[in-house]
Amino acid sequence: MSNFTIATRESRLALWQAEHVKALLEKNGASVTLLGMTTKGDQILDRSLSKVGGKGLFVKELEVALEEGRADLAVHSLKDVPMELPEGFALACVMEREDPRDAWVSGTYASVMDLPQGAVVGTSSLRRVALLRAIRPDLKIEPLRGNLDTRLRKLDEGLYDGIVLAAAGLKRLGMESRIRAVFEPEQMLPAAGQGALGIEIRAGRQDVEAALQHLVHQPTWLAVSAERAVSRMMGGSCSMPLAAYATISGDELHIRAAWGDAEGIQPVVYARASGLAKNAAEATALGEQVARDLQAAVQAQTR
Ligand SMILES: NCc1[nH]cc(CCC(=O)O)c1CC(=O)O
Repeated sequence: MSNFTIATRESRLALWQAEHVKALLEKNGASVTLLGMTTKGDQILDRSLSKVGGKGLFVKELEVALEEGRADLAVHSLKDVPMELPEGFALACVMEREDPRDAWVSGTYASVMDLPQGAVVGTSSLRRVALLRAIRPDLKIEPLRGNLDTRLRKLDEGLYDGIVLAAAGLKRLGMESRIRAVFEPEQMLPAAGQGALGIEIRAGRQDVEAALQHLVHQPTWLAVSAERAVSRMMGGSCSMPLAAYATISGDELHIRAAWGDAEGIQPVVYARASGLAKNAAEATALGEQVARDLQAAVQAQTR
């Protein structure tokens, strides 16, 4: 029988995700232990992560545990996983996506459109800032960091009129009732990988890879391959004003991407593509095509 250790962050969401994978592996006969740890991204709470500038702030410590053999796999929110993994690591599994959309959370206001002029909205994501500015240029957008519970507490303390969070995290933690409205992709295009879980292993651990095969969700894998290709070409960090969202219907992949200006000076630019995507290479090519169109649109703007 196989024995696996999962390296995980210790936020409630990370632990839920690790427990979820543990339960699925155990259902298949494996025996699984969790190894909890704190990452740099969890420690730095006073600054916006886009200013800290490092890639993979939430995954580095977990990779060290994999490298040292203290753990066999790491479960990540795919959104937080850098586009290029360090040498010797592999993304072995992408699981079925939860709700990819962003959620509006507020005690008072049923939607962003109901906010009074100049209301205060909390988010530290450059993507959310840029897309919010596009629909409500009058809002005062204030930084908001920390894990889900911290962010909700800050909202409840009255520091904001409302905040924007990934619907997936709230749903996983049973806090769906906190969602006052979801943003449809037309209104706020999701981040690359949002709502999907990715499992990282040491490259070459075929035993672990084999055990993860029944957790792989191929349509999600194709969609996020395209999204992550956009992100990689646009600079590859999760702290860019970039949105990329793909859906699969049959053999067809549809992808949309957006690039914003967090200062709110330039309008948001959009690009999209559709085509056959029967494998990750074809999905990646569609993502790259969208990224080139997006880059051209951004260039045209700055001329
Ligand atoms: N950057 C933090 C992060 N990483 C993944 C999620 C939510 C869950 C997911 O997208 O799978 C969140 C919180 C948020 O954006 O509100």
